[in-house]
Amino acid sequence: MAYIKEKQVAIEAALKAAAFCIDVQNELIATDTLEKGDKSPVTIADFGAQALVCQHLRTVFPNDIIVGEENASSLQLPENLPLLEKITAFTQRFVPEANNERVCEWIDLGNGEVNKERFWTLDPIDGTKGFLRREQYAIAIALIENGDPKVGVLACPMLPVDYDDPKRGVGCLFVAVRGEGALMASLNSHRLQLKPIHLVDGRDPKRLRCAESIEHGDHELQKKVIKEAGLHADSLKLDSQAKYGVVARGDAALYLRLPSPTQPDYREKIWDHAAGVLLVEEAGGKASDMLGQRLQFASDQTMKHNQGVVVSTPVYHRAVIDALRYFLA
Ligand SMILES: Nc1ncnc2c1ncn2[C@@H]1O[C@H](COP(=O)(O)O)[C@@H](OP(=O)(O)O)[C@H]1O
Ligand SMILES: [Mg+2]
Ligand SMILES: [Mg+2]
Ligand SMILES: [Mg+2]
Repeated sequence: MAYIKEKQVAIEAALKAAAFCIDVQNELIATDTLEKGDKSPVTIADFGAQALVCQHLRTVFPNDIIVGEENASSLQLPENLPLLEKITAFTQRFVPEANNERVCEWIDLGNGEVNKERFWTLDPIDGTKGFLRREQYAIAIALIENGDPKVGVLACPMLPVDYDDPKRGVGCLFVAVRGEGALMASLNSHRLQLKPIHLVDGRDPKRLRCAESIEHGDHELQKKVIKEAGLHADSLKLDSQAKYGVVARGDAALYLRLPSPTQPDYREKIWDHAAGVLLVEEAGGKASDMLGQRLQFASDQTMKHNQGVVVSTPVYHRAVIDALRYFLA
């Protein structure tokens, strides 16, 4: 077994951040949200979850670089002091020594640079819009070495453990280490029991479906590609990297994300994919961009050499790349 300590620490950090997000969500009000430069929302939970994860990783791996989505610059503006104070108050429930200054410092531990050797990438809340709608979101942590995700952890507090059995409740933890398979645990049991998960096996036609984003993508083209690739069941529409989780555990056969026609030049961010890609690959699947090219995690935080993502079983992956070649020709 490899990366034992990294895996353990990433799981602890993700669980702490998930508990934090659940607390904030239960008490959240609309003014606990800011708008970022790109018009996307960020909540006190995004900031607090980044603070907690970075603080936790840094305690155990003081020399490791962290590339996180958020930074504390807006929180240091005087008009945002009430927001910072709320973040600190919630954070103190998990780390008693938190104060305003430390919380900003911990958030900014995530301002490291992508490099070719080793770094962590963190999305403290992936699917902030889903979080605000009380639907799907994920805390996503990945360790990247030499451009390759080696450890990936996704905590999905709102994801049904089993779509077909609501009694099993919501809340899932996904864990993968390169070469060691993909695992999932329910967040509902007292003891975390990680069990192997696998891709869809084709025996259940209703699961031969695609998982798509609610907010992003080219839904028109995706529809045509999905059909051409031979997937006829209705898509699952859900926010965040929970989509990687449902593909890895066989609730869907494909995750397709094509550039939106309104933002054709958008490039994906490493923290939106690194953990999920490892999870699906370790479950036996394939991940690439829309042209079938390898996803690159070590050039920049923006994946400037890739466009879109195609994540699936080897057979459907091939079929989707072929269908895309046909439609894009
Ligand atoms: N035009 C765009 N195309 C694709 N993804 C985008 C986008 N604008 C923002 N995003 C990313 O989409 C992520 C959410 O994915 P999804 O739609 O699958 O839930 C966001 O993550 P955050 O919520 O962490 O900001 C954000 O990084
Ligand atoms: Mg965001
Ligand atoms: Mg994200
Ligand atoms: Mg985010």
